[in-house]
Amino acid sequence: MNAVFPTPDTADSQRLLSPAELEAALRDIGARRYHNLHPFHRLLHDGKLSKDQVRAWALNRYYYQAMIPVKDAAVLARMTDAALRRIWRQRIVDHDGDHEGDGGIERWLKLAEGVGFDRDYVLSTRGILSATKFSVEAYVHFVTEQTLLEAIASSLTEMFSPTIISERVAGMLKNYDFITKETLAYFDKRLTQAPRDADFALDYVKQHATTPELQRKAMAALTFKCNVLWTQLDALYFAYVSPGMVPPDAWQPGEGLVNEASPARVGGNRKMAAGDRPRLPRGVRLRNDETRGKWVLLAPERTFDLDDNAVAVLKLVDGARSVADIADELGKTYAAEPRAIEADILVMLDGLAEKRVLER
Ligand SMILES: O=C(O)c1cc(C(=O)O)c2c(n1)C(=O)C(=O)c1cc(C(=O)O)[nH]c1-2
Repeated sequence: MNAVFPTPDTADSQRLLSPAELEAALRDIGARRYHNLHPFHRLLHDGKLSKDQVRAWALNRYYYQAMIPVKDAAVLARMTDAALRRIWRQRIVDHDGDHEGDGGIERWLKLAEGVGFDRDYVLSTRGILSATKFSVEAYVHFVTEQTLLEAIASSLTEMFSPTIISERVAGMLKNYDFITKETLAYFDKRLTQAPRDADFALDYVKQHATTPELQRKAMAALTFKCNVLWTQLDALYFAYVSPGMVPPDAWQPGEGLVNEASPARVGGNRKMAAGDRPRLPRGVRLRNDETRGKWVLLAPERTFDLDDNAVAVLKLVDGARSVADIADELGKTYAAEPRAIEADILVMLDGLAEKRVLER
């Protein structure tokens, strides 16, 4: 494909681009190199991967998520302007949260748990591919070693992420029966955080890349970052799709999972049925967290944020009502066809049962 705008290594790149041209050149890099184009993502979104291949993706990407605040702390450390730091530090808060159980890393852990992983196994980072670690760490080193302009420009892949996130969430929900909306809750917040962050970074780069050389550096930084994302998917593809060469120390299907047949998972592997009478296990409570204005499920050492639909269902979960009874009651309250909402309720309850905060 021909580049419309000069990429870092063309002869034409000596000319100073206008801010609009620079933006177009950066977008052109994304159009040709962003990871939405990678075959692994195509398989993931189109429902062509096995549950274990989706697990490999969730596990490996945890490393990226966990290191993003380390990367942003390194960027922050380069900033001598307090006003700039005030803006950038929000990224760290978004991923680390303000308190235990909050933030993007926590939401990614929930995604990993949602596909069956044991939380402590994920946290240990033991099974993560070395190639994933190398590329994520290359990103951290890049922002430490290059100029602040390049560090900020390297985050500009986020300009392209809302499109891939929408596509991913819709595709995964449609194509995998083991994926629920709750499992993918990580991505909800990214749809507002990423555009906010990308707009700021883009304005910064347009304002500060004031010579052809600086503009080339900004473009090279974005190209580098596209490669950071791309190589992570290459590694996943090579190990878990084709030729399927899993390195000796990396995750093997079956490892690090919550034992699906363990007695802790009451009811074993069976999905919830309309006649089941769900109840909260001992130690799990539905609680209105007034300081945050949110209903949550409190479990030992864990808290689950709930959306309005989940709260309406859980208020009726008492071990006596069946799922069909709950659907009947909600059908009356919301003037909906009970059998139609029953299907959604079953999916939601299965998601909670998989996280072991519900039993039947
Ligand atoms: O789902 C995605 O495809 C995707 C892409 C990117 C990106 O383009 O770098 C980020 C994220 N997600 C993301 O969730 C995230 O927190 C994030 C931080 C950054 C960054 O470079 O600082 N990129 C991304």
